[in-house]
Amino acid sequence: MATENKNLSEYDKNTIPNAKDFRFGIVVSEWNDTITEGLYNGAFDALIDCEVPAQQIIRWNVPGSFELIYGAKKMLQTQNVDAVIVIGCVIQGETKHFDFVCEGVTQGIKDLNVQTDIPVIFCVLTDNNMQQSIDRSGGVHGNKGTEAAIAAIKMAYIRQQASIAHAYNQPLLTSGALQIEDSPIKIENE
Ligand SMILES: Nc1c(NC[C@H](O)[C@H](O)[C@H](O)CO)[nH]c(=O)[nH]c1=O
Ligand SMILES: CC(=O)[C@@H](O)COP(=O)(O)O
Repeated sequence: MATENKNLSEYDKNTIPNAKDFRFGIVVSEWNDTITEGLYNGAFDALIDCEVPAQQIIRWNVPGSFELIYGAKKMLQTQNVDAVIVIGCVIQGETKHFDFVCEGVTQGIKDLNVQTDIPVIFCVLTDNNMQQSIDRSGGVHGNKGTEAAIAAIKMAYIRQQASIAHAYNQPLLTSGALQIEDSPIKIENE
């Protein structure tokens, strides 16, 4: 489904785990800052709406989207967070630089998710023009920052529950469904 067929800001709080105890890092690119500020506001407001205390949200700025990789890496290494959201806006220019920045950031953030234990959520717009970015940072298509915040909560929960299941030496729920309960994920036998 393309973004044009869904609103990025819509979420059902009944499907979102308790996030009160989670800590979130948000790394924000300063390139296209009118857009990235809108994305940050969407993410921050969604976390607050899901009852994450403001003091449990850490923000760092970096120059551009390519620096999101290093910024997220240092955030993971030095801060006690349960998930990191990286926020950027890359807009096609005259040259192929767009392709290299987008590919580099995508691969770098993927690598962090593979190499570390903390989920890193990819909130980087890769648009053909400014209007597309406006539309996805609080415009007609909603706010990708909101979507990223909800994803961050859900992934922090999965990490937490997987750790609990591992501690009990039990397999995770085979259904793959996300259990929205305060207690650990129900453990089913195969
Ligand atoms: N053109 C955009 C950039 N370019 C800058 C790079 O991200 C990077 O900061 C530079 O190459 C130095 O390493 N960054 C964006 O975030 N958005 C763009 O549209
Ligand atoms: C994504 C970019 O780096 C790009 O916006 C820079 O513009 P240009 O390709 O015209 O140098």
